[in-house]
Amino acid sequence: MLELSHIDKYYNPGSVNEMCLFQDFNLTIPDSQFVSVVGSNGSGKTSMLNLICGSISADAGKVIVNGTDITGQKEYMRHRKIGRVYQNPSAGTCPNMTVLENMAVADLKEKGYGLNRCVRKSRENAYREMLSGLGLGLEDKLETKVGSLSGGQRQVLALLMATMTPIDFLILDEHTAALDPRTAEIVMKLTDQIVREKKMTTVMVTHNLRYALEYGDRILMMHQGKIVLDKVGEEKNRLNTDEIMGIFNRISVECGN
Ligand SMILES: Nc1ncnc2c1ncn2[C@@H]1O[C@H](COP(=O)(O)OP(=O)(O)OP(=O)(O)O)[C@@H](O)[C@H]1O
Repeated sequence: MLELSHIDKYYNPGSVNEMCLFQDFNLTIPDSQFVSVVGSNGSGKTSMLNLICGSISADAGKVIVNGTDITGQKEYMRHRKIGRVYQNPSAGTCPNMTVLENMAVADLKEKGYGLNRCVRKSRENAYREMLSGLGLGLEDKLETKVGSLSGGQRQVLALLMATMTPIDFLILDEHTAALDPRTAEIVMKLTDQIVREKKMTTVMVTHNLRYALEYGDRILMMHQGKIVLDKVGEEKNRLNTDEIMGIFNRISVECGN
């Protein structure tokens, strides 16, 4: 279970540009729940993901994972138990390394080995098998530099790398936003398959309302650092994209932006 408890977050504190994004922000995500997060630009979605991953720190409050307070834990330590896929397919993989090398590093990220110790012949077949299940021909590209793959292939690889070791959470930060519609659909279906198979606790930020409703067990809408809509299970299933859009517009008008 993931808990964000009584979080305050200020940007540029003490300066003329000081901005309080979160004040007493609370969120609890039970194990194996797939949470979709939607909301206006600047509502705090990425900041919330950054707080979970330790990329930024809170000014008050706690981040608790399975009862353990990890608020003070550094990002690189949290990274071992959190898989994150970014909007930019270039992030999350290393372009100058081969598919094999990238997978080997991801495979052993918990151990923190250097590259030479990571690449083990004995694991090559396992990697090939994982890749062949994707149906994108990546299994024949183990020796190809990742920088020469298409955006879609690279994003699929990033997803696989983020989820190939046991993790506490999967964090998806608009991970289909930079892909063409067909490729986005492939990546989203694959995401769903991996999340369901491995029963992963997942937080997905997306501007695609259909994906948010179709794939999430729960939908959150954020606005100006607050959760303004939180629906789960049957209540979520009763919503459709037009209704979400209506709520979105109403809140924007009420809040004056
Ligand atoms: N490093 C930073 N320094 C100062 N302000 C920041 C910083 N990061 C984010 N902000 C501000 O915090 C607010 C929330 O930003 P955030 O990126 O979390 O929103 P978002 O909901 O992810 O937006 P988008 O949908 O556009 O990606 C914005 O007003 C943004 O300008």
